[in-house]
Amino acid sequence: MVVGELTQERDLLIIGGGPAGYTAAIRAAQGGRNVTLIEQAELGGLCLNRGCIPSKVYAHAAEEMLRLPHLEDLGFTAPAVHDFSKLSAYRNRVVQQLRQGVVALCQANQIEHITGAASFLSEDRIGVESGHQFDTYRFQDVIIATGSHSIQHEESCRLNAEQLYQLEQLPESLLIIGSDTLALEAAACFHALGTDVTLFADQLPLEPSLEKELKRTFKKQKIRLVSDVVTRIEASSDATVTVMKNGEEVAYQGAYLFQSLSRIPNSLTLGLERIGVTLAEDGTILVDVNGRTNQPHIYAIGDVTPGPQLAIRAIHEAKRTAAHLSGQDVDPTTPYYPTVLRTFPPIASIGMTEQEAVEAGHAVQSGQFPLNANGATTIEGGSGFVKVIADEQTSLILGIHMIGDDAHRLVGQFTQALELTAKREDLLFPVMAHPSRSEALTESMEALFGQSIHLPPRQQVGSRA
Ligand SMILES: Cc1cc2nc3c(=O)[nH]c(=O)nc-3n(C[C@H](O)[C@H](O)[C@H](O)COP(=O)(O)OP(=O)(O)OC[C@H]3O[C@@H](n4cnc5c(N)ncnc54)[C@H](O)[C@@H]3O)c2cc1C
Ligand SMILES: NC(=O)c1ccc[n+]([C@@H]2O[C@H](COP(=O)([O-])OP(=O)(O)OC[C@H]3O[C@@H](n4cnc5c(N)ncnc54)[C@H](O)[C@@H]3O)[C@@H](O)[C@H]2O)c1
Repeated sequence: MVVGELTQERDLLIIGGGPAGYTAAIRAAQGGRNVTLIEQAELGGLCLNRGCIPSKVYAHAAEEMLRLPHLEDLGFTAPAVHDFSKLSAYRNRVVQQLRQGVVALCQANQIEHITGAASFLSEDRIGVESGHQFDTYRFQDVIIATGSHSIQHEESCRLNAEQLYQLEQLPESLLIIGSDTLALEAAACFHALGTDVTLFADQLPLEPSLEKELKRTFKKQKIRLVSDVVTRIEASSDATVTVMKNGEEVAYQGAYLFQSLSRIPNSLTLGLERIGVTLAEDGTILVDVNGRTNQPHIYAIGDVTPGPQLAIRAIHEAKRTAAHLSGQDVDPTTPYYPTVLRTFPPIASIGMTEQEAVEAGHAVQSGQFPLNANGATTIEGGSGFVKVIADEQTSLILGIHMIGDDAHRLVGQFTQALELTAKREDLLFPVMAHPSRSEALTESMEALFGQSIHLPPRQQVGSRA
């Protein structure tokens, strides 16, 4: 090991170049800080290289594939054969292009990029190990953005979430245990691409009418949904999951098994115990509303801190902490984080369910509009609904839930409505493009009063709880 002789002085150090780290680096550079970004692997982190982006390349391919029968309706002769190796190559090109973009943006913002694994030597000094080289840096401030990792199983048939989207061949069969976004997206996506999928999940953690509709969709698509309790997992050359059904053991076999387990924060190899940074029991780093730990000048953001392990949170926190460290005033409010699921059709859900609204003391009113009564959906195909939940007395919008094509595109509109504390009239008044699926939002609002235009009176789905 070659140890650098002098400790080098730096202004703001950021450890980890995922969506949290590189976003914070760029925003802090915009705010006038001299930024050094330390990444042990590749810029872009889990999200860009092995998570959000690869999984959405697959979701995009699956969505296009599911549209093939509709293309035939439109007179096209649809290609029938899918070459998975071309999809893998496309995934690699997308990831590489986006990663090069991050590298170029860091350069353009004069961010110093160091490759190596960082750990703390003292409250104001870190060491960075890169191959045989070990250099030390003293900092004014540091942001820890080291993310999280999944358990890696020894058996080659047991995959974690990252490995699932790196496969070079489409699995013939796949067993999935879990009911979170990862498990549901993987089940929908691999099934659409041609894998025989069995999903072991009981309750899906969604707004109840979305859960019901997704279960119905899975059934229609012939995704095997097993809700019996898993009693045994065996893995050798392939995987077997055994459940208890009516007092008897039933076994399911698959070429691969993906079990969506809790992710582990990357905090334990940083030497944080040496400098007294407080961790929660699960290893996440405890921070205040600005992302500051119990040590002054040491901040943490993204998956390595408590909260939903989502890139959208990592990005929000990165901007907030970078602004704080650039001397700007920061809004401490926690934003709405929408649930977005790239199932087929996709799901977008934000704010309260009816039950949560009742429990929070609201006089709840809900309205629902089916997409098969929406012109754009009749043209383009598909089904689903938009459901809106409001407070009858104050007319505040409390939640918006959609299953249907374009849900992941319309979710921005829903999020803005909730962030702007919209009232019923705010969503009833604006004119929507025609024909478009946005009109279904207006009609779900009208359904609150039994006034949807495109539904006969007996089908108006509005209720009070
Ligand atoms: C399959 C999958 C799909 C997903 N899809 C979505 C999605 O659609 N939408 C969404 O919002 N979220 C999604 N996520 C979650 C998202 O990927 C994470 O929430 C996000 O990557 C967290 O960002 P981060 O910057 O905190 O951490 P990471 O992206 O994990 O980045 C941390 C970086 O720090 C580096 N690092 C760690 N330790 C050190 C060290 N000691 N020294 C130097 N560098 C270090 C790592 O190499 C890594 O590059 C998905 C996750 C998976 C697995
Ligand atoms: N579209 C999206 O937003 C999107 C897409 C894909 C993935 N993700 C990511 O999915 C991940 C999961 O999120 P989460 O908050 O639901 O995670 P979580 O840690 O709460 O749960 C993950 C899953 O593991 C299961 N589980 C947890 N502990 C277990 C145990 N000991 N034994 C067996 N099963 C266990 C849970 O039932 C659940 O199905 C996050 O990293 C998230 O960012 C998000």
